[in-house]
Amino acid sequence: MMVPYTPESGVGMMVGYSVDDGRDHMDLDPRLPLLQDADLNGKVVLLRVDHNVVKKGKILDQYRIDVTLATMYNIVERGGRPIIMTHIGRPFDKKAKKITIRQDDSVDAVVSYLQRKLRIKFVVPQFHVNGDDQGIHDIDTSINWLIQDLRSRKIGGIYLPNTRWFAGEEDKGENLQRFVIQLAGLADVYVNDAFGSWQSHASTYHITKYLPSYAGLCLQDELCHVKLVLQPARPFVAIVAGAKYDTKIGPLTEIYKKVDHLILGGVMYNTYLCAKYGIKIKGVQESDIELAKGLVEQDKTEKKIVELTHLIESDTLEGRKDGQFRVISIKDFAPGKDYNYVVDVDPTSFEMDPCKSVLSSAETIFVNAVMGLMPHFWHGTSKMDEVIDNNIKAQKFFGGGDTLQEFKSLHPKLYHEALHSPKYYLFTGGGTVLKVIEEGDPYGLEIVKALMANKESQQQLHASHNHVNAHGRLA
Ligand SMILES: Nc1ncnc2c1ncn2[C@@H]1O[C@H](COP(=O)(O)OP(=O)(O)O)[C@@H](O)[C@H]1O
Ligand SMILES: O=C(OP(=O)(O)O)[C@H](O)COP(=O)(O)O
Repeated sequence: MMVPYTPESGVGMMVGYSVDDGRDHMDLDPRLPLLQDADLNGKVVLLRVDHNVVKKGKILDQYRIDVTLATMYNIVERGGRPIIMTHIGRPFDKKAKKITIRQDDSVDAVVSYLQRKLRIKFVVPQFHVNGDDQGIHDIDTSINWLIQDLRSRKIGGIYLPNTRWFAGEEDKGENLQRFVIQLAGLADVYVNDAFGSWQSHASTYHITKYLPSYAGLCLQDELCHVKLVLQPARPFVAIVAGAKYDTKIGPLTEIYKKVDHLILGGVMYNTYLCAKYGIKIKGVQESDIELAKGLVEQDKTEKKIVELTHLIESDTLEGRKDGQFRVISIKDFAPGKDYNYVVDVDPTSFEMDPCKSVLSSAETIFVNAVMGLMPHFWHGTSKMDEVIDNNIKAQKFFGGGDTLQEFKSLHPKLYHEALHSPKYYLFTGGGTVLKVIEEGDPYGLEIVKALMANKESQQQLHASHNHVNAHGRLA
């Protein structure tokens, strides 16, 4: 018999019912300025997303784009006129201070995909590029025509070129000011849906000082789930591997304190091994080894780092060439020994203790890890995914552009199951989750703090308007 809904009974309604698919639903977060609360009708909305899944002009994992579709629909349906932007890759070389503009890093593939998905026409404006390597200096006024067309609905949206092609995006001085003010001049409202883009750049952070700003639905959802990583059931194991050593080594010291076990792979592990065993591995920089020494020191007493015992050494980075790669064991490491490139973890490392027992007894596993140089050295990553999945009771969090993309291409069936399984959650950003674990606070990310500060200043503005109005009426 169906029990009628009353506030007291709290049971299902006559016509509606609540759906519980076993996943945690997203609670609205009152600390954030929510997209749902923004007045969008007729407004130009500058939307920052993280569509960083294009390699050589091809989309490798549509999921990273699809998770932002709800925000895009929401904006369009509520009468907003979207100007979308994302970064692709790392075209800015911090040391040389040069921006390399390559067609491979253009947003074109994303734009074609979005046009098909959203059924709206996007235009990508073109801007003048300064010199060979200084990027785009200005959003010139030719864009005003496009914005006119956007406001009058002649076009459905504008998608800006790769945000990191702009000289101001990662700058700290005049170029930054110039870019951010020009960006703000395009729109009425800013929405950040780029949870994966945690670095404080013009389009993710500084822009919030100039426009009423809101958190998109993907950002809200990921922020909600990242709180679970901060209250892990124990034992808690983090696996961190891949290539972005510069931004990921920093958080590791704090992460180390919060986990029960840490497994390293990729460039990170190579650097750690050099620091610990006094060996040399081709491609590992001396300055990076210095940074890893802190971690080695930290682990001397607590011994949380679980070492993967067998690795793949290759004479070349060109691929898996017969006779040019071999399995090496960390047992044979001795100070002063030289190795060629270490490009993968041998799968046996995951099948042997201590790694096997640590992964099979974990209650929470966070994975931001591509274990080998892709596309040829995938064997270690593939085995890692399998061993993790075998632990059916653990809560499994995967995060990172490349991590998800490789998970999908190595185990397509499992990946699709994981998207819907309450035992998995897939974060778009791996570095972001590392940063949150480092901070120990989901609201500690600079990009989130900027949104909250914007909400506060909007509220203050409203309060002072109401005050003036009230006095006006009284007078
Ligand atoms: N041993 C290694 N040597 C060189 N590159 C590696 C090695 N292991 C992994 N990689 C590379 O790391 C990249 C992924 O790293 P990263 O961008 O940090 O991951 P994510 O996007 O998941 O955070 C992959 O392109 C892979 O080819
Ligand atoms: O792919 C991304 O990060 P991830 O590799 O940590 O998942 C994001 O797009 C952030 O890229 P960035 O670390 O170059 O700022």
